Parts: sequence; C-alpha cells; structure tokens
Amino acid sequence: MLKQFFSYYKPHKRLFIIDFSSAVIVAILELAFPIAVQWFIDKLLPSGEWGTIVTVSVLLLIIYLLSTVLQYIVSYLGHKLGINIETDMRQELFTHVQRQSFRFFDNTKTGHIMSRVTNDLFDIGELAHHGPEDLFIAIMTFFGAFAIMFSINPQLAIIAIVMVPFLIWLVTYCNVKMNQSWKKMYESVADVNARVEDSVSGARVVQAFTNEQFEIERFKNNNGRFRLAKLGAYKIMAGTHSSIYMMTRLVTLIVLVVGAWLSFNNKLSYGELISFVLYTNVLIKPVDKISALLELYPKGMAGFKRFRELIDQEPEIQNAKNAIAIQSLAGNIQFDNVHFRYESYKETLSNINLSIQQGQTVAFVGPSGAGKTTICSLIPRFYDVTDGTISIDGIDVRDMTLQSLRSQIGIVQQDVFLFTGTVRENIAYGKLGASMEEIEEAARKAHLEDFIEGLEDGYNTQIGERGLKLSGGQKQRLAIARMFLKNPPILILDEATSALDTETEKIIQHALNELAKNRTTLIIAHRFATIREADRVIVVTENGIAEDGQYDELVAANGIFTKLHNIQFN
Ligand SMILES: Nc1ncnc2c1ncn2[C@@H]1O[C@H](COP(=O)(O)OP(=O)(O)OP(=O)(O)O)[C@@H](O)[C@H]1O
Repeated sequence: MLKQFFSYYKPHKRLFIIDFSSAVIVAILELAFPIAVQWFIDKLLPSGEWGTIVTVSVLLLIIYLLSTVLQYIVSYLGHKLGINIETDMRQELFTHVQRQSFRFFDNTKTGHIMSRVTNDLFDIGELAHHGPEDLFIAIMTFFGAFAIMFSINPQLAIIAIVMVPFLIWLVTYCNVKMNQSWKKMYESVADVNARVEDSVSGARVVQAFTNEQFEIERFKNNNGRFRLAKLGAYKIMAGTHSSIYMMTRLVTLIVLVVGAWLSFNNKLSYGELISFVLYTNVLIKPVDKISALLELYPKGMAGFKRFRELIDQEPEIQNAKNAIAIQSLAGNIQFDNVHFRYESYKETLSNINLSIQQGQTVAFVGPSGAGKTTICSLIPRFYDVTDGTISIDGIDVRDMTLQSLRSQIGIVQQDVFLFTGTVRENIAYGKLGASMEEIEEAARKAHLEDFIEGLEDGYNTQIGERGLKLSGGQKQRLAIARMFLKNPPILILDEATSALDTETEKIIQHALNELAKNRTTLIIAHRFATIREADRVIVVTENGIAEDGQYDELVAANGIFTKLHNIQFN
C-alpha cells in the first residue's frame, strides 16, 4: 500500500526534492542557531571586538533571511506537491468512474463516490504533503537537538527529555478529544447541508403544502445543534492549546531553573544556559508535528485504501483484445439463445432468439418487469449476455470496440436526463462540436424551433438544473433533437409512461416517426396507440418472447397481446 502511495510522487519528483531539501536545510539552520548564540555570548562578547560582533550579526541576519525564504518554499511547494498529487488522483478517479459499466452504478451510491472525490482525497493530499517531510524533519530535529544538548550537559539533557513522554501523552490525548469533537461538528454540518439541500430542491412541495414555518423550525433545530457542536469543538481546542502551552513552558522553566543552579556551580556557562533553553524549544516542537502525523496517517491511509479499492475495480464491460472499430452498421440485429441475469440467483432473460432486419420498427410490449428494457440494454453492451450471442450485421457486439458500437446506437430514455446548461449545449451533446446550423436543423426536425424562438435568450437559454425549466414534452423533444444530431442507424426508444396532452403527443409522435425513418428502431412501448405503425410487435413476458407479429395480426390472434390491448382500449 505504501509503495503504491509513493508511486504518486513520481511525476512530481523534482518538486519533492526541492521541497524536501529546503526543509532539511531549514532544520539544520534551526539546529545551528542556538550554537551560534552560545558562541556569541561565551566567546564573542567577552572579546569586546565590535567589528566582529557587527559582522557576525550581519551574517546571522543573512542566515535568518535565507531561512525565511526556505520556509516560504517549504510551505508553498509542500502544499503544491500535496495538491498536485490530490489533483492527479481526482482525475484518475473521475476517469475511472467514467469507464465503469452499468452494474457498477447499480451497486454504488453517488454519495460514496462524492466523498471519495472530496473528503478522502483531501486527507490523502494532506498526508502526501506532510507525511514523509514532517516525519523526517521531526525525527531529525528531535534527535539532533537531544544529541547537542547531551554533548553540552548530559544531566540537563536527560531532565529535558524526561518530560517529553508526558508532553506526547498530553498532545495525543488532546488530539483524540479534538477529533471526537470535530467529528461531531462534521456530522452536524452534514445535517445542516442535507436540510438546506432538501428544502431548496423540495421548495415547490414545501410551498404547495404551506409548510414553510415547519421547515424553518426544523432548520432552527439543526442550526442550533451545529452551533453547540462547533462551540464544543472550540472549547476543547482552547483547552488543548492552553494546556500544551502550559506544559511546554513548564519544561522550559524546569530547564531554566536547573540550568541556573548548574551555572551557579560553574558547571554551565551563560551561553550554554541560553542555548539549552533554545534547544528545549527545538526538542519540543516536533512533538506537535508527530502527534499531528499520528492523526493524519491513519486518516490519509484509510482514505487511500478506499480510493484504491475503487480504482482497482476493473470495468465489467471492456473492449475485447482484438476488437474492431466498425465504421458504420446497417442495423440487422440478431439474438441467438441469449440468457441474462442481473443477480446470480435469478435469470432475467432465458433463451431469447430474435432477428430484426435493418430499417424495421419493432415494438416491445408486455407486463412491467418482463425484461423489455433489459433486452434493449444488451445491444449497446450496457450489460453483457450471460450466455448466447447478440450480433449486428453478423458481427458479435463483443467483437466491436465499445466506442464504435455505441456510436451506432441512439437511445431516447424514458426519463430524459438533461445537463445543467443551455438549450444549445444540451442538443449539441448528441454530437460534440456540432455547428450552429446542424443544431438548428436538429431542433427544427424535433419541432423545437417555435419553442426556442419564444425564449428570451433563444439557444443560449439556461434550462435549469437537469432541465427543470422545461416541460416534460419539451424535454423529450430536446432528447429527440439530440438524436437527430447523432444520427445513428439503430435507435432505441424507451417510451415515457406518463401521458402527455394529445397535442404534444401528436407533435412528439411526428418527430419520432421522422427520427425512425431509415433506421432500425426498437420501441419499448407502454401505450399501444403509439405503435400501430410499427412493422412488428413483440410480446415479452417473464417466460421470454411469447408473441411476435404485426399489430393487427396479434390483436386478432386472441392471445396475450389481445388481452393487453383490450385492457388499454376498453
Ligand atoms: N439494474 C438492475 N439490477 C437488478 N435487477 C434489475 C435491474 N434492472 C431491472 N432489473 C430487474 O429485471 C427485470 C426486468 O426489468 P426490465 O426493466 O427489463 O423490465 P421492463 O419489461 O422494461 O419493465 P417496465 O415495463 O416496467 O419498464 C425486473 O424484474 C427488474 O426488477
């Protein structure tokens, strides 16, 4: 796991080396400074040579300035390194999620992916920046300071270090407490966010029920809990800072008192005493860093583990080794002994045999849950068959590259999904980089022209979050326009279950008929009025394909379709 973690440093090796070596130099300067002060007091002051004193002071100033610049570099470049690694990982994760198959999205919660992309990667970035650098520097300054103190006066060095375990205990204890209270705070902020999100997206429902006051009261509770949690966290933070302050001053004071006693007994010079006090601070400083790392490491590594678990999940549907990139398909679709299961315990489709000729319009009907949508999802390989083959123009779909196969199939879904953006952007989603003329032509064919012209900003009108500002019929026409742009030889239409008014229905039907022309069209139909013109109707039941024929033939056959037909029209 650690090896994998460090592999993310590779592209930023140069940055890491500059940052790390600057941090080492800063630490060396920090260790050297008290010795310089000691020498200044013990050797230089008694000599009374002002010229040398001024020269040394200027030298010290230069060292300070150098140290300041290096500290800036460490802070800036260190964070840059962390952010770079975090950004790489985020891009990798997003790219990986884009490549995932439908089954992955069936089984993964959006919230989980979101928290990987934001929280986990933030913790990993922090660890990437602070982990190796802080650990190395802390160890180096701690042992360096102790070694120098020991060489000056072993007894006093031991007195100073004896206190360190207490300090470590105190800092760790405070960190645990702080963590607990931050966790509570994060939970309550999540509640506040959820409440805001809920009542903003549900604002229409709130107002329709005139429940605004109820929502305000509910929010007041959440907001109050958040205030208390945050206040609690700050109280612990204040306690932590002051007790650590007290403890460090106590160590310094003890060193000062014992040092003064040693000095009275001529066992320690004044310079040594001062440098000892300064070294005590250098000795104590890393304790804070180490304890922060103790908290950061498990958090960052746990995040990294979850990140890797996602990244290591290979997409279920991938290109075969020698997959061919087909240029264009005619649209002859063949199912041979197709079996399929979503879950291992239950077969959804069994032994489906089906042959659809190019240019045909075929309607799939049947009871809800029989498998109509599933049959259609197998053609673009949203899922792979468990057994049997599906071929188009005689080529197994698994032998084509996914990209080329899906470029030949257009799908208009039941619930049209639109992206936040303009009308133009949403139509152009069917063919990225389409010209304005092409977009206008597609809109005209989808009977959207009048509607768009009536909008204040025309094609540049924002359609709201997920097309909120559009009606159901407008959304569907937009999806149809998108499909005219894509212009695929095979079309799958998942008919909307909810009925539109007759006028809109007519317009949409007209647009769809236009769209279906010269394409192999599969319609997952719910309302039979829309499929009268279909070349074939296929009745799917839980036992597979039950009937297959022309609309009128099937109505007259006195079978399942006749029954379904009678339910709809009587
Ligand atoms: N992603 C999925 N994961 C697991 N089971 C699924 C999934 N999608 C559908 N199913 C199940 O597969 C069966 C067939 O569903 P499918 O959506 O193909 O039916 P349908 O005939 O299109 O239904 P409807 O007319 O209601 O849209 C159902 O029992 C359904 O519960």
